[in-house]
Amino acid sequence: MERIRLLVFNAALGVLDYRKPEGMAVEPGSIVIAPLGPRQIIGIVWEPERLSAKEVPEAKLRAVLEALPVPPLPAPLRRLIEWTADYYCAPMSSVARMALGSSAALRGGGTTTEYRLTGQEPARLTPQRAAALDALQGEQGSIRELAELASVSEGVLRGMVGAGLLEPIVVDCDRPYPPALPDFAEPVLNPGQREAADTFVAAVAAGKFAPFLLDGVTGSGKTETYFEAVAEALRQGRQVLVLLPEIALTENFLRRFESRFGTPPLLWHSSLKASERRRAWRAIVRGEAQVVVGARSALFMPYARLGLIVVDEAHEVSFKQDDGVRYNARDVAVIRARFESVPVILASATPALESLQLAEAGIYTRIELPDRFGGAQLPEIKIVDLRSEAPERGRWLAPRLVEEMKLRLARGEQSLLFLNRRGYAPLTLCRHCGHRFQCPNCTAWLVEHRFSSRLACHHCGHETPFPEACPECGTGDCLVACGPGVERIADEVGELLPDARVAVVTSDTLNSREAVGRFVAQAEEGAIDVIVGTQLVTKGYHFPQLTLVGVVDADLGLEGGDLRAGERTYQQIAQVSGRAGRAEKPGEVLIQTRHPDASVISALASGDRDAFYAAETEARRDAGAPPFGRWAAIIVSSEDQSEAQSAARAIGGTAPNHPDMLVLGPAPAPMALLRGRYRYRLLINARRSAELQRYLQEWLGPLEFPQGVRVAIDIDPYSFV
Ligand SMILES: Nc1ncnc2c1ncn2[C@@H]1O[C@H](COP(=O)(O)OP(=O)(O)OP(=O)(O)O)[C@@H](O)[C@H]1O
Ligand SMILES: [Zn+2]
Repeated sequence: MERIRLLVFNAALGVLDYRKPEGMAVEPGSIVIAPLGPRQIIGIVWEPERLSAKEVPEAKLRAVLEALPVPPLPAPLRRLIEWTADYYCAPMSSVARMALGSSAALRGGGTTTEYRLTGQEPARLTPQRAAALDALQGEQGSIRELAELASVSEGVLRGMVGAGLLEPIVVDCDRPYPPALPDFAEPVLNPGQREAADTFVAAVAAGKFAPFLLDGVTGSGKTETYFEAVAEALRQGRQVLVLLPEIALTENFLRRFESRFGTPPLLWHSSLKASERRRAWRAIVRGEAQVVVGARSALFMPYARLGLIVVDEAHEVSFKQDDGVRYNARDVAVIRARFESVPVILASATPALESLQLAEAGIYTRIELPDRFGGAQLPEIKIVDLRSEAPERGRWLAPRLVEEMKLRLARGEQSLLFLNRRGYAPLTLCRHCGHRFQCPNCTAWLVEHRFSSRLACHHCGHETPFPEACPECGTGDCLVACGPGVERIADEVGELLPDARVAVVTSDTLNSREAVGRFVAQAEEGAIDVIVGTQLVTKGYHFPQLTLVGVVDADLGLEGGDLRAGERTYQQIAQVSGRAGRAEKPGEVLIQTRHPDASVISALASGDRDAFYAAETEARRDAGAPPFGRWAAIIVSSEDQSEAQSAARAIGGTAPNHPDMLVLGPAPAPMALLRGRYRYRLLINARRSAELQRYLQEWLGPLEFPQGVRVAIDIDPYSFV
């Protein structure tokens, strides 16, 4: 009899032993169905020596029911799952779940029925059928997926099938994707790009672990350059994973990829339709998906033949996941490359200090592209001191910035105003009684959204219609907006430059791939004069007519002052500045600030990146902060404030003494209430060499808490709220 050990997807059950039935072929990594009481559960066969479980006597073992018809999860991925769980103090089952992605895919290939419009257009239609006909142009999917797309009931669609408006087609779940062709449209690289590309190509050909930091100024052609490494992987028949920080950037990427390789890459993201997920996952696990692009969730997919990993805009903080398994996809990507023995390229114009430090230490190979492609110059950066050049009363744009915008408008060029605040105003108050609108679930003000005339919380999604009167004192017409958001800046532009065509670009307006596509097309064909946007427009875009960037409030990111505030501000402003003057026409950047002497601002103005990073590095070294020391946060939360507080105190009270650890707190978190939960935080500062995870496990492992209390560990935290 053979005993097999399963990792199952329930943190409380964790690891269970079963019996392998006679004749069933399983090996480590195989995905199987096993009985649990009256239920059936999915498990992954694991090497028993790597995973401890409660020893169950042989006689009591139940037999596994079935091995699912998918290839076993490869060993490097299993090692990655173990590593991630250990490093981030997360349950292995939660990490492993990220590798599965689609439950339908586990059931094997075969065929399925999808539906599409037949093209018939009867003269008379019910309004619902007419709406469905509109919404489903060019779409194909199951009845359920189409019903969701068209916002009609499945009954309506079944009726349409009966009426011959929709037709069924049988599709093969595993139909192949069109091949990406490495030689489809090879670019002519300039000498610097060529040299970088050759290094990457050689590394892909060598098939060994090799981490690179591709450190190139904005517009230097980093994408073009790492595409050569992608091409080499394709030639070798290996798979490539490209991680992008957010889905809004992918539209641009897809188009460029298609013009280089003749077909779009495979896109993996959380809102794929179930049928697409299934097809994609199966193509990935069978080694057929050549290039997969995605945000964090693509990282744990079971690639069968990985040959290269690219992390683009690698400095982006959105690579850090802040719920569930709190991992940093940039860091885990490097670890995955190591387990897979493949090169990994971290590309950025403003690398994270941690990455620069690793390059400095010789652990990453640094590849520099110091010049913009095609002779374009980096923009000139000027400072607008808001203390001496104040905007008019009630306005936010200084006269000099407005003049420059008028000049661009007259010349048919584009301006981009950057303010990292969605909505119209971050705070609304009653002029009569002073009432402020606060989120009932969070320590946060409600943000006015004038387009949708609502007040919204940006943390929990709570929304109310904008009230006519103050709910506190009942006075009508007395609510005032305090401070600007992008919508308010757009209004101001409308008043100052009435002829300008203005586009507001935030996650509210660019909320689908279609919306992104429309925006990019309009911006490229010159149908937009002024773009007002949040961090969403700071990176990736290449608009040749864009020659002016205005940073509305450079001081905003420095408020709150967590340790990375300076670095983040530098990165954001350098990135958004990088959108200006990318083609023949030179660019100019105006930074509005009240602190022109702050080291970030002066470094930006003088273009002295090295000096800025050097000063930041020293500050981090002094503070024992990453990468010189390590941090971990413990976040204790409950819907009951006193319960959260006493649990946090209990944790604080049992902190073991350790010469390499400094425990701060517990203290109420800056977001003391978030999504209806009261929150307390402890921060641990550890020496680099210290065994932080073991310390945390020994400390927290034995503690028990009431049901309603959640204790989350955040290793290498980015968020301090
Ligand atoms: N060798 C080349 N041949 C033709 N076009 C190129 C080449 N290198 C770069 N370009 C073009 O120059 C522009 C900038 O390149 P790219 O977007 O790759 O730069 P980047 O370094 O990724 O910039 P950013 O960091 O600002 O996003 C793009 O339009 C790109 O197509
Ligand atoms: Zn809220």
